Amino acid sequence: MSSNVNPAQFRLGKPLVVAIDGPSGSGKSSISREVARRLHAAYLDTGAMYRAVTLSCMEAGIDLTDSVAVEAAAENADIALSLSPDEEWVRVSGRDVTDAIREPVVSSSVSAVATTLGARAELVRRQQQLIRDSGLRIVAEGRDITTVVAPHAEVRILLTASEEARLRRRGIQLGGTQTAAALKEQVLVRDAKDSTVVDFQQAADGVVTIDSSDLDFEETVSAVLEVVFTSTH
Ligand SMILES: Nc1ncnc2c1ncn2[C@@H]1O[C@H](COP(=O)(O)OP(=O)(O)O)[C@@H](O)[C@H]1O
Ligand SMILES: Nc1ccn([C@H]2C[C@H](O)[C@@H](COP(=O)(O)OP(=O)(O)O)O2)c(=O)n1
Repeated sequence: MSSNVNPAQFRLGKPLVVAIDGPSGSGKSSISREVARRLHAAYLDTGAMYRAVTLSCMEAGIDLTDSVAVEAAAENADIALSLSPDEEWVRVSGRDVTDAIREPVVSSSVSAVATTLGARAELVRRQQQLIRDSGLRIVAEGRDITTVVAPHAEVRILLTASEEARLRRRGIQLGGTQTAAALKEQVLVRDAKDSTVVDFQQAADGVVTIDSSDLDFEETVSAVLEVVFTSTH
């Protein structure tokens, strides 16, 4: 798929919140980051915030099944993250955890935080504040951005891909280090757990679905920009 959309067509100054949800490995982070670059917008990776809380809990020896303790940890966590699509960093209490939050051990545990409703409420509040602080020119991605965090966003997209494509992409991304069983655990099993608290498998009313199974990276970026264009003109 090619695109005639020129990002210059999206005027600066007008609010442009682009909300993108989808399952693991669908391309949310990488596609959203590139779309943000092209739109000269900020970029918010909300999954990084769930991961940062998870790492904090694990390091503090907090039992991830103790919802009261996990909620308190989310409320107390000192998380800072880059909102620039050109810089990737996440800090907890001033310490760089950019790589640590992507470790498989965090991926395997993060659903415990994501399914703690009190922790979600706290992170949703912070995400809404970050979106306001961006001056409402931002691409925000996660699982509940189109429905809970930014239901009134100018553009709302569900980015999907087949299980096979998502497993293949995650496997390549992790450098072929994971067994098929470990990949399934980190992608499909995690999605099943996360789906118990938020629906990111079906598009809510008004949300446009883009299936990237048969699209390459550039084609997917173009498809998102097309939706941004048609949703705002
Ligand atoms: N359309 C695509 N075709 C091929 N690879 C893709 C596509 N979209 C994303 N990728 C790659 O798949 C991997 C997973 O993407 P990522 O953005 O981390 O997904 P998510 O944030 O949804 O888990 C990354 O290495 C990314 O570069
Ligand atoms: N808005 C969000 C973002 C992420 N989550 C949860 C779901 C995921 O298991 C974790 C990590 O999210 P992340 O987007 O980094 O996950 P991926 O590995 O990219 O699929 O956080 C969520 O519940 N709500």
